[in-house]
Amino acid sequence: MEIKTAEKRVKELHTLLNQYSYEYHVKDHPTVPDSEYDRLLKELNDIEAEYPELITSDSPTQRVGGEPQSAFTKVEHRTPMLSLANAFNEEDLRDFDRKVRQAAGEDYEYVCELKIDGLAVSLRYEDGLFVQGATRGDGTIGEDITVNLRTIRSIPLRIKEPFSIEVRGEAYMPKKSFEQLNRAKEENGEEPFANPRNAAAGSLRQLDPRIAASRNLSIFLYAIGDPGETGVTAHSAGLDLLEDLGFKVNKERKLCKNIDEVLDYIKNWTEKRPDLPYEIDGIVIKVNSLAQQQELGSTVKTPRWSIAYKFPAEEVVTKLISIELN
Ligand SMILES: NC(=O)c1c(N)nc(OC2CCCC2)nc1O[C@@H]1CCC[C@@H]1O
Repeated sequence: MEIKTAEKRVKELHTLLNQYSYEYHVKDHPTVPDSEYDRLLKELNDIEAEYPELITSDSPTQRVGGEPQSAFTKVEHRTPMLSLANAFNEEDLRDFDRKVRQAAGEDYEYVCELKIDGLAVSLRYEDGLFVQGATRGDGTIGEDITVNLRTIRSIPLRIKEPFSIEVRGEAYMPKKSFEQLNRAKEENGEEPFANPRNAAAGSLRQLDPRIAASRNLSIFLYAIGDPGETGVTAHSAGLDLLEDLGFKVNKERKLCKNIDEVLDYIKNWTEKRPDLPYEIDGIVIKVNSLAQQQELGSTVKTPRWSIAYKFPAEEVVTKLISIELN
């Protein structure tokens, strides 16, 4: 095949493979069998082997990096990655709502989101290309885990618009993958992970990206780091923009007109939580208007315009091991 034909075919294969990967990993709605994806990926690998100069960083063949690095470098977040204050009951939530009303007046609404129990990460894109990903760390300084985040198939290596944007989300391990991983660990006599959050964090802190690639991780994006530059004025529009750009955004989010609708949402998901294919440890409630978020501001660590309702810790039935005292 001569170079001009190869260049054209590489572009076609990128488009096809990225579309099929998006349908499978982001929309959970594949339109072609895995065998078709694998066939096209092999064709791309073969062309790239013949013409290495045609390999680009966003090629579907470039998900799993080369040799492990010796350590992760540090990354300073351009805007701090805040954590969340907690609410444990209706009274806490009504307190939060009262404070919001004091600052925002009567005309405000909330967005409710499932609180994914994973590892908070930041993804940076330059001109549409994924260039760097980092853990939240202490909120100001995180670890550069780009090579491991590139292995997560639901993270696009190039987004649908050539935006330079920083986005944030929760990387997580689906319940089924967690159970599968722990079965394998137990069969190998290894220590199993205590929960999917630890398994996701442990996988993303591996220095060898081939291990992260084997852990079937996923991600839900839930914030734009620098929304001002996108022109959106409401959090809900920010989430829709993330979806339009090709990111995986949790579909259970809901606009709530008032705190009573928030309480209904919480009641609903307290019941439906066990049926979810991923762990959640609560519900995140956010004032929708970005202008009102600005008015409310943040403390050093947490926003005043958002709160996390935490589910009661499941009463762990601790089998008391009776120690035979002889
Ligand atoms: N875990 C989540 O699903 C989640 C979410 N859906 N939305 C937010 O919005 C926060 C981020 C900064 C201000 C509001 N945070 C989340 O998790 C946070 C990240 C860091 C601590 C919490 O786990």
